[in-house]
Amino acid sequence: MAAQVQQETALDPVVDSVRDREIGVEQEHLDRVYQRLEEKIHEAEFLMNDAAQRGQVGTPGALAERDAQVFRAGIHLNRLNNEFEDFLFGRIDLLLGKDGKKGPDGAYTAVEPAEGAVRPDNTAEIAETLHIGRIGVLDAEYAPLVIDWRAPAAAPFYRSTPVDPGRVVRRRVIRSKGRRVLGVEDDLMRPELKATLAGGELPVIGDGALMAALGQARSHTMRDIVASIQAEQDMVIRAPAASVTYVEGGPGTGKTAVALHRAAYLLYQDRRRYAGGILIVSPTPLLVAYTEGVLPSLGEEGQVAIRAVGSLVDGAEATLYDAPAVARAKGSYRMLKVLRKAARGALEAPAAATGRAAGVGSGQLAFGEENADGADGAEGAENGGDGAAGARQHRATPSRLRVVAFGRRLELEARELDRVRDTALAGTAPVNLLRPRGRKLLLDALWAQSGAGTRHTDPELAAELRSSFDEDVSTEDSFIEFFDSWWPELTPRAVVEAMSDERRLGRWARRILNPGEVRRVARSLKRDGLSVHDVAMLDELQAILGTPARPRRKREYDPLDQLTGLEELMPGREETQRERAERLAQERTEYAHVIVDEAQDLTPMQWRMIGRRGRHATWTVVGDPAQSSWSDPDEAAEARDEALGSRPRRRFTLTVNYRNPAEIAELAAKVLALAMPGSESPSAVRSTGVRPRFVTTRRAQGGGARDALARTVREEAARLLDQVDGTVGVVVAMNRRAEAARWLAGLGDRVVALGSLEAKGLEYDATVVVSPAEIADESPAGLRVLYVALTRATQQLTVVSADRDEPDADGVPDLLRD
Ligand SMILES: Nc1ncnc2c1ncn2[C@@H]1O[C@H](COP(=O)(O)OP(=O)(O)OP(=O)(O)O)[C@@H](O)[C@H]1O
Repeated sequence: MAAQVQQETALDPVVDSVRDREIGVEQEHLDRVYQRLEEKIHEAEFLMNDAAQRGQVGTPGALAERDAQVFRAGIHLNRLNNEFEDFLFGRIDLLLGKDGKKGPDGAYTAVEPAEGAVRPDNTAEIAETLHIGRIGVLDAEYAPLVIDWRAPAAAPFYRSTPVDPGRVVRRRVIRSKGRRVLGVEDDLMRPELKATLAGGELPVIGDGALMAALGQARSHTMRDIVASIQAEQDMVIRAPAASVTYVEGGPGTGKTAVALHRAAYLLYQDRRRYAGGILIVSPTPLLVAYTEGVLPSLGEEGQVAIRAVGSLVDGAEATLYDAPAVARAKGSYRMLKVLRKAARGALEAPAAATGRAAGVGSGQLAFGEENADGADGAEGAENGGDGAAGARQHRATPSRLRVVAFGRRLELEARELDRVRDTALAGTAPVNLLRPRGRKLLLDALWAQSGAGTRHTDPELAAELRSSFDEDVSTEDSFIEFFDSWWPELTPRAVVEAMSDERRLGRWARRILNPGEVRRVARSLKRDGLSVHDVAMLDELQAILGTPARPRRKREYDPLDQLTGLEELMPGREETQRERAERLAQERTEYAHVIVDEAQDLTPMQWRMIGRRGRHATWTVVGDPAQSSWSDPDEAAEARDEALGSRPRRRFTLTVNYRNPAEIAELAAKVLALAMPGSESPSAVRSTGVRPRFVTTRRAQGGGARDALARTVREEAARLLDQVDGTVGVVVAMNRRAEAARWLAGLGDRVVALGSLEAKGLEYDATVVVSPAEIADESPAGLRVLYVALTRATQQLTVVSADRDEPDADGVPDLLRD
């Protein structure tokens, strides 16, 4: 053990003074950084003022160089103005490297120490000190004051371990707020070494930053983890993006955090390549809201779109939940076949060609509450009223075409019309793109009936006659009207609306869906509003129907486009920038890189939808099969492989659970053993000594089971609110969501009620899981959903049992007993 290691202990004045001195050292460095940044700001301001004259001076090369300079200075200015709490967060002290080569950031590139860097008596001199921060800053001599966390030189900060330390002797995490350094935490990578820095001892402060980060109270938004990324996570974040990076790991292993940091890393590493945008697909709007602050805190916005899977289609927003049986039918490959038939069949009796109005607003999923009475929920959320559904009108398809051409009355009857349409629709081409063919075949049939084709033997005259016939007929009002209602340009919504007619859906889904499924799906499509599964169906239909070419929308002229990065410099333009990013994101239908979070939950239809957005992209796919709420993982895996194509895969597994204390992880492992026998739980990195609490409902005299449950859950939530500083999540079966929110009324905004499927990806300081049996019985994937529910807490977990849970004398429900 190094003689100079001074471990921090409470109330030790010597240690305190060493710590104060070290904080002072880092404060000095941070002051230098800010001073340098201020110089850069002045430079940037000067360049901005000078911008007006820029068009007239210099060669194109000089202009580009100056724009780049403005861009860099602008980024610094922007970030500085944002006052990151921990702009500077790390430091590594390194041994001399194998060679003396420096990288573009001014740091030495060697990973391994030079021979002789460690002397035979186990002493060594620190040869290089690097500070790590959210952006890189060079001093006036181009020496690195701060290395960007994504730069290669910063990798040892994350990768170095005592087993494989490379050149790193000491790794320090610096905690600061605004311009003030508040604390430092050190880890020694070579504890056996007596290292000196500028002739003095190398002090070591604290017990490491990771534990400090994990112990912090949670809020309703996720924090970035730049200061404490672990080696196995860093491997994923920095993995080359040439193909598909596939990451698996149990709950709490940092998959979401890693996915977000990877997006920032990829942009840093090759901004030009990812100008095509990075799409992050998240399972729920709640998880989007929870995570969307992370990228701005890493300095990345604009080029990354985080979208819930129900918000991927322009103009559609999922606000409803489908009952499991309906979801199973809508999400599976079987639905693809039904949609193909429906898209063609809808022409037989088209609904109003424009379809019905867009789904209800934005915001969070409003799950069907009609099931709150505990029914099996097979029908899902239905709009029982006849309001909008009743108001919908189906336009009848005309069954006869009458025109007058060349002075003759021509007429096509229903049977002939059907034949013409069937011929036109033969094959698999997009239905809307076949309209011109349908029109042409109609004219052919009328021409044949007119007998005019036999009048001329001269081909040129015959052709002329035919073209004037076509002209005559197709400009006739009766023909135009007929054609528009006989073969309207279909919208996805019009087809979905046609599918809400059980009889017609039954025809299109014959031998694909069973009659019960047909009835439920048709009824679910009558609702006002969309589910995540409906959104994937709309997207599929868009592809099946095709979009006829239209005149292109003219893109508005934006003078800022001329000046790379100048918008970053413009004070007060933040809003406009975001709007612009939003607009560009909306116009974008394909991305350069697609990151899928919670990939295990995607249905085959959703994989197809996401696949269309990344046909030429590289991918990062992050998930945990043990948490899948989709009933047929094999079918989903097939769809995933189809979306990812033949691109080579690189697989990573994350093995450490940073969220749950061991006491909670141990309990969750029991459900994992039932849900996926044989799979391994990630190992929890810490333990709190607080075991999960088991409570059974107590019926008051005269009160029913429901009141008892409400009272017990409320009491437990209030108890946990007292015990933790941050948030409390109450997880219930989906059909109890609305009543659970009522149980918690008045307890404040630190506590929230969640349906089991909504809990996906989220975390709370403490959770109350209500009736494991109800959650497990909800769907065929219920045990996996329960596993998700049990793994949301960072500190404390209470399990409340109802009668159905068959709790033992200690209140432990049947499902959670050994
Ligand atoms: N290296 C780290 N340093 C600090 N905190 C970390 C680190 N890695 C993960 N965490 C924290 O652990 C928690 C779990 O991370 P995250 O939500 O990314 O896990 P996950 O694998 O996506 O979990 P789940 O599968 O349950 O959704 C988060 O609070 C995250 O900030």
